[in-house]
Amino acid sequence: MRLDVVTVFPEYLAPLRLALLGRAVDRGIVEVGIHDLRDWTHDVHRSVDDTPFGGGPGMVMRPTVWGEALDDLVPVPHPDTGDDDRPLLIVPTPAGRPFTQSDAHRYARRRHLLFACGRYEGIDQRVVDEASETMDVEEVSIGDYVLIGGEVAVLVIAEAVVRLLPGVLGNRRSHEEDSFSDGLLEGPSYTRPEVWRDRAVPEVLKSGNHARIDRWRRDQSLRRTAERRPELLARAELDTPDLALLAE
Ligand SMILES: CN1CCN(Cc2ccc(Cn3ccc4ccc(-c5n[nH]c(N)c5C#N)cc43)cc2)CC1
Repeated sequence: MRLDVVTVFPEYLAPLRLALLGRAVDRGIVEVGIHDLRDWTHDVHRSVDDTPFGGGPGMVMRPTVWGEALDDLVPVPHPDTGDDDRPLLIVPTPAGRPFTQSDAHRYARRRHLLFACGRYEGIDQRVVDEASETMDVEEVSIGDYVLIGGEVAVLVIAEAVVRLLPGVLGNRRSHEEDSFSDGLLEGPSYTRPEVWRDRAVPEVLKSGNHARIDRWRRDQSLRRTAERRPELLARAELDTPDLALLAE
């Protein structure tokens, strides 16, 4: 997989080369290109924004600069380029569709992800409109809160996607057991010491009875989901013991 990120703050994306993501790059599982949008400016001030048509607060990012950047970073489509081979342009925005784990799985199947990090009030809409003619484009939001730009969202999305790639998590952790993989939140986890500040690990976890342990973990997951994210229960596949637990 290749990830290209266009931003006016390239240093913000340095974490893409650290830790787990950095190891994925070192192993050749992912190629990462971080590009400074100002490299496509032509004025002495290297300006990337301008005032919004129709008035209103703040500034809007100029289509001319973005257009040249995307032209350079998106290879001319080969006639028999399959859909999954076409670059997917991901544009984080507060106005985007919510980014979900299923999006992460879908993005992980693509060969080339291109991220456009906006700043100011966002990017001139014509950039997305024009890009949509030659590639898949998705405007997504990572949550119902307001950030200053798209860089943090790109780090979130990139991590959620890259960790799903074969060979990245290794045997230590399978993403099949992720939160949301069965539609529920994960329950509590414990490790040594067995007692910490007079708080003991639940006895069932030390019982060695894996049927009991699995049931206990499922019950904890159901309780936590019912308490924190009840809307997820409607989509989860619940069996009779699950329903009995929730009816308590
Ligand atoms: C008068 N009002 C008119 C509406 N605007 C809305 C607005 C427009 C841009 C920005 C700043 N910004 C620029 C690029 C960019 C990308 C992603 C995100 C982002 N925020 N939250 C998420 N979950 C995000 C994601 N993913 C924010 C971004 C903030 C707020 C405010 C002022």
